[in-house]
Amino acid sequence: MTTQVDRNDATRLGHDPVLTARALTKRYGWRTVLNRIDLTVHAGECLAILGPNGAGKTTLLRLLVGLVRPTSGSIEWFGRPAGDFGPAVRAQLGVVMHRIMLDPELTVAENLRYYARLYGVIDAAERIRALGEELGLTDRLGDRVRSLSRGFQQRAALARALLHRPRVLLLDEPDTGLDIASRIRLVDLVERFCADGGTVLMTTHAPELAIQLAQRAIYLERGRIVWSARGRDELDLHLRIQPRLVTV
Ligand SMILES: Nc1ncnc2c1ncn2[C@@H]1O[C@H](COP(=O)(O)OP(=O)(O)OP(=O)(O)O)[C@@H](O)[C@H]1O
Repeated sequence: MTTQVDRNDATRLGHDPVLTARALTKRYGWRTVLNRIDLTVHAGECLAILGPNGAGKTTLLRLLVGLVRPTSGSIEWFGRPAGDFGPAVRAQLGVVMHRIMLDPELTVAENLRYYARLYGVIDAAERIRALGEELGLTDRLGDRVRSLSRGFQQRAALARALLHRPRVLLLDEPDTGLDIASRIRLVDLVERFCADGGTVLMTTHAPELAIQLAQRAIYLERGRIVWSARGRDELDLHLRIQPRLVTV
């Protein structure tokens, strides 16, 4: 089991930031959805992005993966401007958003094979088998995505995100629809991913998931970071004095 001391050990984290966002701002018409967000994330770190409905959490992830352009501000991945989010950047990012980004008419395996080709995964068959096992999907690989329950669709989305061995996982409410066993699997998977030097940015409405997984959390409200906490004790304290989050 990973101890809290391990997870808070800053020396374990890489020195060069994996992600640097500066003054990141997004407006839709007159509405400022994200307001000058500054964020630096290092290798091996799991960052939880918390906040009430409509705070801007999903928008932040969408900007960071290049699905939406910022109104102003900059994003650097691996020390380089993300620019137009070309293949070199995208190859390093594994993304799970609300939309599962799988073809509902294809089977899980067909979807994964398609993405494997897209990302040039050489050992696709073995990789799909291993991920199926890791995510408890083996018996569902031959099922059409549209026939799967929400929880299994979420597992398939996680498999797709991990397929090309990205260095960073960006997960928008990854626990959505997962049963207790799958949540435990998710925690285990994220812990191992970070222990291997991977970086995770994860939005969640589940305080216990943030406390369990994240070395650091930021709390967004109306597009601004209103607090951030490092380590389980600090996060726990913030969540206790922030009853709004716990009741969301
Ligand atoms: N394409 C868009 N056009 C206009 N407004 C948008 C668009 N996308 C998001 N917004 C607005 O931006 C705000 C932040 O939305 P976002 O989905 O980022 O919040 P969130 O913190 O992820 O919320 P939730 O916890 O409910 O998922 C909301 O007020 C939303 O209506």
